[in-house]
Amino acid sequence: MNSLLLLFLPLCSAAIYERVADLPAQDFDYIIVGGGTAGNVLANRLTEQPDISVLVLEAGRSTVDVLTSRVPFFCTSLTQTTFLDWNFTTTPQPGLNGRTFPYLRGFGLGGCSATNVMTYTRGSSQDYDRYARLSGDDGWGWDKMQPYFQRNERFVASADHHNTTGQYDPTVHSFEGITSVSLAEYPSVLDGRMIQATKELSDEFPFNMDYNSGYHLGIGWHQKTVGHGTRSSSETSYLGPEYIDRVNLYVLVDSHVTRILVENDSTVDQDSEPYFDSVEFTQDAGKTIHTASARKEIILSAGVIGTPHILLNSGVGHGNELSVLGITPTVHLPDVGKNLRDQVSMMVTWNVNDTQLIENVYWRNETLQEDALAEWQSNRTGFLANPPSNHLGFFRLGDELMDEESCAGNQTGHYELIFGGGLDVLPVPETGNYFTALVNILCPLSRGNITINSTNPLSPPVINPNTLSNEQDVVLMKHAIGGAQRFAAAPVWADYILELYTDLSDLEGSIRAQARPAGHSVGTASMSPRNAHWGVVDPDLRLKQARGVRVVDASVLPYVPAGHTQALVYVTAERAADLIKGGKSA
Ligand SMILES: Cc1cc2nc3c(=O)[nH]c(=O)nc-3n(C[C@H](O)[C@H](O)[C@H](O)COP(=O)(O)OP(=O)(O)OC[C@H]3O[C@@H](n4cnc5c(N)ncnc54)[C@H](O)[C@@H]3O)c2cc1C
Repeated sequence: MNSLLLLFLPLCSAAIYERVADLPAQDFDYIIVGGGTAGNVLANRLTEQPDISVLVLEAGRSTVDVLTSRVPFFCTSLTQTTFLDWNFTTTPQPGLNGRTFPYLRGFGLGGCSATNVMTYTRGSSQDYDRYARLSGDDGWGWDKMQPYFQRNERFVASADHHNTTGQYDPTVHSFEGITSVSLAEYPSVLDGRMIQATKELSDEFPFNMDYNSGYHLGIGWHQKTVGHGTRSSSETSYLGPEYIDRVNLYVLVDSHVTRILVENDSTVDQDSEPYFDSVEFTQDAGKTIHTASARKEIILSAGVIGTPHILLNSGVGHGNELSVLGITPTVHLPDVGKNLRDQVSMMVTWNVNDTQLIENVYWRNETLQEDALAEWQSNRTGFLANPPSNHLGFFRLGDELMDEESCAGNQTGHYELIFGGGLDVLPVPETGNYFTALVNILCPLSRGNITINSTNPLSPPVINPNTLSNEQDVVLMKHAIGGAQRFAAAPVWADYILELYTDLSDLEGSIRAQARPAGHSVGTASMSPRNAHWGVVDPDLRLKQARGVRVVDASVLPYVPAGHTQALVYVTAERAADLIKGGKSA
């Protein structure tokens, strides 16, 4: 049946389409909402089956030719407001002195993988085993997820081709996957001192040759989604030149999805689960509304904000809350948009006795800025080929500090330190040289939510991460900052670190004034066991109490892992593709 329908599609080379009128059909086997980190994995894997047609609807555009996305060093400039971001703002955060924050989310093909800081961390094996326990599906556990890391990762040489022996463990990596991963592309003047500090403080801050082995405690060389000196996003990898021309793959950009629709837009039969079979979207800010139909499934991959936003607009959420707003409920799933979990970060910076750090060699030196860009443009090497950090590590805090263990187990870090020379703040001060540790609380207990306050699906969602609303998170941040200070007290820094630059005189006050949500958010469409009354999707990632819809993105993860989230999102999508292909379609 599907192959017959495909006969009506012209056998032209598939590509990225800009206008809906240019699409050769209005119905497809699968419609993927969001061409981001997860969405493009699915687009690739599902179109490996030549008789299956896939439409990807992405609100933004291609990011392949955007210099700020491609050049690794420019990643920190993408954390400001740019045209590659949705430009969301949080509600005032009581735990952070009532401040609001840009809540960064990638806008365009690649999603956050095209705008993030490229750190590649898998988390601890216990994170995965917790997902397996919690969902009742051991397929989400660490051992069973290994094939998906193999499929996702392509470990490649660093751009400077330095000898990486002892900087990672090749046995835990894949050299045959799709997304490029590599070690430092350019040396830092900090490298030698960092390794020396791990020797001097080996009890608390040991060297870990590979924090991606499943055991992640200790300090290791920073692994990044960079290949040949260039960012590897889900667009450049999974929609790369060898895949984008598949005749059964259709990618429509500039397409803002507003709702998913129940079959024939009819009133839901009280006795059967609603069947969603089409997607509503606009290419001109709502002036014209289009629909496209999915013969098999709609897959929501719009991310931790976009996915619950679309579900709520479609009447999927807490029935009473939606009715009060004037939206007709289609599926009563109270947990949609709830359980927003994110990490919380704060920079601790010292003045240092080193004129060879980023401020001097780059930001205050226009000649070098031009030379570095010319070098990157001609052969993808040099200073700009590297994001500005070569080491990071994961550490535990004492059990006595916690009322409740917030992380996945006793070998899972409570906090992370990411080390870099220089300040991550522009414009840099006119004088001074800096060493910074970004302190990241990995598994906070605070939980926030995504809600809506309008029946207009194009109105932005209300984003409340509720950061530091749980006191234990504040305690952990205080002690993690203490850890950063102990690291900075290693003998190797004695003639190097001059004084603390960050004001920590009132520790809790400083935290509430300076910490911020990290952007590693998950949980707004959590998976839960098949018959559980909580959660939004089942362990096969099907929308509960409905037919025709899956969710595949960071929103399905019930807990944030003790690491950065993109590696986990990639493998979640890889496994989801297997589940879908395995004949488990709704
Ligand atoms: C600033 C920042 C830095 C980060 N740094 C790192 C890092 O260094 N390492 C790491 O591992 N993780 C990092 N992360 C987190 C990580 O990148 C994300 O968790 C992960 O990429 C999310 O993948 P996703 O598929 O869930 O969503 P996304 O990649 O965000 O994809 C969602 C896609 O859906 C599209 N979309 C949304 N709504 C709609 C709609 N209504 N209609 C059509 N399309 C829509 C979006 O435009 C986007 O393309 C960072 C995140 C941020 C924000």
